[in-house]
Amino acid sequence: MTTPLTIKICGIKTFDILDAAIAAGADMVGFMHFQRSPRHVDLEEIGSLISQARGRIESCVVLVNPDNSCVAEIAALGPDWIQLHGPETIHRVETIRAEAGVNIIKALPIATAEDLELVAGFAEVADRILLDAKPPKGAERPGGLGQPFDWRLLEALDPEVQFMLSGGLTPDNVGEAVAAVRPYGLDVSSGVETAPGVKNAALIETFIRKARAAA
Ligand SMILES: O=C(O)c1ccccc1N[C@@H]1O[C@H](COP(=O)(O)O)[C@@H](O)[C@H]1O
Repeated sequence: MTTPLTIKICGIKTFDILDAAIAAGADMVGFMHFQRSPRHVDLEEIGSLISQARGRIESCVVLVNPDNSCVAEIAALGPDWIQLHGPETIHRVETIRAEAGVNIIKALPIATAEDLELVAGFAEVADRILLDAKPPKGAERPGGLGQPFDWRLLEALDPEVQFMLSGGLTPDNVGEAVAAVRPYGLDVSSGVETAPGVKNAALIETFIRKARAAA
């Protein structure tokens, strides 16, 4: 029996889109808390979105190299997951996980085969690994750039590692991605938007339908 694909729709800012992601069959929703993101939502809004999601779908707050007070403020809102999408070290991931008492997704930027060498160490301390495209030097943010990476690199990955795939996934390429990579899960943000930060319910529905059809 194959494991069902876990699909996360990330960068949600409104109740309408949260409801649309649930109706379309998503497994997780992500809320960005990073000022330089066009998907940034403040603490109060994140609290409301988490409350709206609770009991209906798993929620995840995406942070970039957060300090201890930020982690504590987010953990107090009760998300199911915190996603660390910055240059956090293995030790820092371990510390945040222990202090927040929340499941951790650690995102790792991938551009070359050497980048995959980091996966095993982080897989020991994080609850889930997410592999994303490495941003170009000087990028204004470390993710949410709609940029894919060479999925063939993942052929060298230990098959025991359960990972989520992200980076430039869209309704047009998600079927090919699932067939080629066979990931545990998928994470998408830009690919289901009509403009940076503007999610679209129809694109979310098409993305999930095509991903599930290929799984
Ligand atoms: O979405 C953002 O603005 C963002 C900012 C900072 C860190 C991560 C961010 N998003 C994450 O990036 C990946 C890939 O996104 P995309 O589908 O290529 O747009 C995804 O995990 C988002 O959660």
